[in-house]
Amino acid sequence: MLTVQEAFDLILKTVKPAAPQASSLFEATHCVLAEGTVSDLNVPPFDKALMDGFAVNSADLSEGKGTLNILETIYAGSVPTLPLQAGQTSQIMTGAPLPEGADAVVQIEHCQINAEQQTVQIETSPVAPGKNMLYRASVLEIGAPVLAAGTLLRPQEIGALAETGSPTVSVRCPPRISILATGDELVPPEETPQAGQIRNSNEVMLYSQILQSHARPVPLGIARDERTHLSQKIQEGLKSDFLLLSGGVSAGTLDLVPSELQSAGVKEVFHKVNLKPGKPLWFGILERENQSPCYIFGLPGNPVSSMVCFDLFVRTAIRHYMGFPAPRPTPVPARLTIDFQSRGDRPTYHPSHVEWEAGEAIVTPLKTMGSADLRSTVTANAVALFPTGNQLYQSGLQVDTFLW
Ligand SMILES: Nc1nc2c(c(=O)[nH]1)N[C@H]1C(S)=C(S)[C@@H](COP(=O)(O)OP(=O)(O)OC[C@H]3O[C@@H](n4cnc5c(N)ncnc54)[C@H](O)[C@@H]3O)O[C@H]1N2
Ligand code: MOO
Repeated sequence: MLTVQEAFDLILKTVKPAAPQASSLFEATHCVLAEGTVSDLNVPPFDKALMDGFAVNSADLSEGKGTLNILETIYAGSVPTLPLQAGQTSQIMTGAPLPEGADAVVQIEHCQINAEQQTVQIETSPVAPGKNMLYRASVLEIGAPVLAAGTLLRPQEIGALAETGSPTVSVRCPPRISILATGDELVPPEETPQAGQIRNSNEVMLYSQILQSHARPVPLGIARDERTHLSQKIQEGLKSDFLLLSGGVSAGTLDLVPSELQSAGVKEVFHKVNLKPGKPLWFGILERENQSPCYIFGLPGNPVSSMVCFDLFVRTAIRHYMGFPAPRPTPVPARLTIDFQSRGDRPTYHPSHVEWEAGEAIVTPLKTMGSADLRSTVTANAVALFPTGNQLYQSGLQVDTFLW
């Protein structure tokens, strides 16, 4: 059986990063930059006031007190017309360019204007050069790199791109991901299950995980364990960039998912990975004419297995598709807060709670009834990884965790 690392390798080999597309900044949130950007101007482009008040030469106010002659008023969006000589000042608004000869701004609250004499009396603490202003290019110089390829565009990156002259960017955007829950036992969450039935929790949970990964979910409801219905639903799902199926991938007589995917032309890349929970995970690819391939995951039906497999494998695939430079999950080493007896016949990803103590991660494995016990995950914010075997891990030992 494949190891988890071998499964990651196969996913990264199979999934091709999406073709970069030109996008306006309004459309680019949660896409990933395909090309780095540079600034087309200095930031700020001029010596800039950060307060409403008076632009001064700090040498005139080294003691913080003095009366200065007012030359003009400079508004944001205008340019100063008169340089300051000794003993002179101009009234200035936040965001306006400082006049030549000014190297500081005194807040209006510390100024007494005499309109008749066109003077201002200032009483403040000693004024040092640079007070209440930003020097031209002090944030960023023209031509300097702003964002590197592979950067996820969050609101602050979108703003920085607008500021530095990149209104259109080359990006890879999150995939559309169809979700198909399979199983005759499933009823929608709003229904009361009858004998032998359970609620379809995986569909909406996957929907939520997809949103959390910044991708675009397309829920397709429930497919019955019957070939015609399942194959129709699969055809619908194969129109997206990714298709996630839940359930029907292990060894039951109605586990039809792998064979129906194969009938639909999907090529199996792997089936079964050596981990707990999640062993029956299935992964394949459908090559499409004049279109990028569709990537298909058959997730085990047990809710915790589905959740863990999404978090480890589907998320890695999404991140690679979007062009993240390091798409695999990052382990966070953490010290056990309690003794933990591991009893896995496979490497086990155990629902756990991670906290930070004096900058160090500490982890408490939680009580769980296994891969059908979704309730145990609601207090978890991570999984802790325990290698195969019966072993007592003592409190204080370091283990790898993966944060949710
Ligand atoms: N003989 C074997 N049996 C099983 C094996 C095996 O290797 N040999 N693997 C076990 C493991 S491990 C897992 S995990 C499960 C996975 O099974 P399937 O992916 O085929 O899933 P189902 O049998 O359809 O369902 C399993 C379980 O999960 C519930 N389920 C399914 N869909 C949903 C949903 N949308 N929402 C909530 N719960 C769901 C379903 O009712 C079952 O209880 O197989 C073991 N068996
Ligand atoms: O992979 Mo299964 O999740 O161990 O129950």
